[in-house]
Amino acid sequence: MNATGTSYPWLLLYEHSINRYPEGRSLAFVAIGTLLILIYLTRATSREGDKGVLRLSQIPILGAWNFYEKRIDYLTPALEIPGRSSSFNIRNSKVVVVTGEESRKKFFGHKNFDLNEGYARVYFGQTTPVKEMDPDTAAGQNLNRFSKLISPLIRNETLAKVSYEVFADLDRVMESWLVAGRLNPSEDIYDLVFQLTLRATTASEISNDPSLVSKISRLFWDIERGGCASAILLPWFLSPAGWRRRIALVRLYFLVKGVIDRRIKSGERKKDALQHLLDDGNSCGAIIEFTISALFAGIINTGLSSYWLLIYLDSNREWKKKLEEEVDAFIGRYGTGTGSISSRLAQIPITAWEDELPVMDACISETLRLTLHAVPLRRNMGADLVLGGANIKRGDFMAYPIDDVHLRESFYPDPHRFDPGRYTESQKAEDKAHWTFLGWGAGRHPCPGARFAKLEMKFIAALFMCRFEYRLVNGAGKIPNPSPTPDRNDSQRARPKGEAVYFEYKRTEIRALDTMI
Ligand code: HEM
Repeated sequence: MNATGTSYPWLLLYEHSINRYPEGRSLAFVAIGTLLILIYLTRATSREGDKGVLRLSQIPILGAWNFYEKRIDYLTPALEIPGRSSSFNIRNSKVVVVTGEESRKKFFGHKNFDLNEGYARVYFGQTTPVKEMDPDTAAGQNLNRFSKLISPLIRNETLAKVSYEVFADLDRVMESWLVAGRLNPSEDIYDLVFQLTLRATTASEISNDPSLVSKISRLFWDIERGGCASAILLPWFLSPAGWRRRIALVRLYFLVKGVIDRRIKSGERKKDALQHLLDDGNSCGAIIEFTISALFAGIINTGLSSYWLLIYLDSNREWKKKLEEEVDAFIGRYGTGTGSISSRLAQIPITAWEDELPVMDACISETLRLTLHAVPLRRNMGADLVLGGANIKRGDFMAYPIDDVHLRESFYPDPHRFDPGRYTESQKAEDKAHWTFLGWGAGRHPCPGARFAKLEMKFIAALFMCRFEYRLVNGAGKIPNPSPTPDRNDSQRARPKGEAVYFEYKRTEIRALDTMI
């Protein structure tokens, strides 16, 4: 409420403009009239037939501003009653938030629910007109496009080859750090992931060139920051972030295209992801789409879970010790050659990394459970249906907040506690209901990058723990109390809530080398 008695900003604006520019009176009337009609239409379309469905707060016309700015908090009321649906609008599109086991099974398993259409609308503001939607050509075709392209990159022999380069990348960056000092995990560990993701999914012309890597990193963050409320909800010309996002997308597209075109033109063959994609007969357009999708689907989740894994470990020293023992024994079994610790780790077979690190696996699952903040999205491409009491018409959108399972006390007792012991056979939440662990997706859309992302996290954790002793400190150099927790509303990095934390580290290869001798 303001001094003139109104809490509506457009009325204030109207009063102000009429006082200053009386000749604009009729224009202002038209503008306000249009605004009121739009408000009426937004409310009318969103409420129709939804009895017992919670309406989440939103700004008239624009819709759910806080879905973009504070997503986890915004969706919290939707989780109060499992099985009840809620809804909100993104401009004129209706989004139904579903919860509970029955809706979860449909959300992840229904053949007419399209993932790409969901994300394109909600995060990029694009949408296909309902009359042009075809469940077979959309939901069906989109299903396996990325998985098909990534398949040559996640074969054992490709991963084995790329692991040498990945460890060399890790070594080079870690070598550039001082012998002892302070790291900011949400920056420094995150940057490692950026390099590794480019190494594994693009061309060596990119991943070998630090200036190109940092150029792509700048474009990537411009595009990511352009996912804010103003860019999606305001008309295109009103948001500078939206503009920057569009420009960055075009520049990224042409940068990647230039690299591919030059490779094709030169006829040169290289041992990298681009070569695999070309040898598989993919078109330049498909490879560009794949490369950009891999960056956006891969970097944020892998980046933040890689650094949170290390934070959780030092905040839970008994697990850090267990993991150190597991990694030492692992290196003792496989990495006994000569050379640096990273070259020995690189020689270890991929299958051993995947099958013989159960403590690491449990720590990764627990880190994902506590940090994952993405909200899976879908669009109903088929007939109208009802989920959790909400009418979901053809063309409507759906969201499923993963906290509905990951932070439910009934599946994960004391849900905010880091406890990798939960994944032992006797305590598995998976036995209590369908799809209670969604760290790597489920149903028709499991994460096709999971294999690579898990290896990346393991490589970083193992090498970091072998090369450095580290402890978590706050800005004053003290152990943070309470232990840090991620701000999951921070959609890009999930930085610690409240005070910043650092790793105080010193270089050491002694622990790992001792075990091997
Ligand atoms: C720690 C890292 C990662 C986590 C936690 C993660 C998690 C997930 C989850 C939960 C989904 C399902 C989303 C949904 O149902 O809407 C998903 C899908 C997907 N992920 Fe990942 N992911 C990670 C890394 C990666 C990487 C590195 C890539 C690519 C190189 C990737 C590519 C994808 C793609 C393309 C999809 C969509 C699949 C489809 O359309 O069916 N992810 N991921």
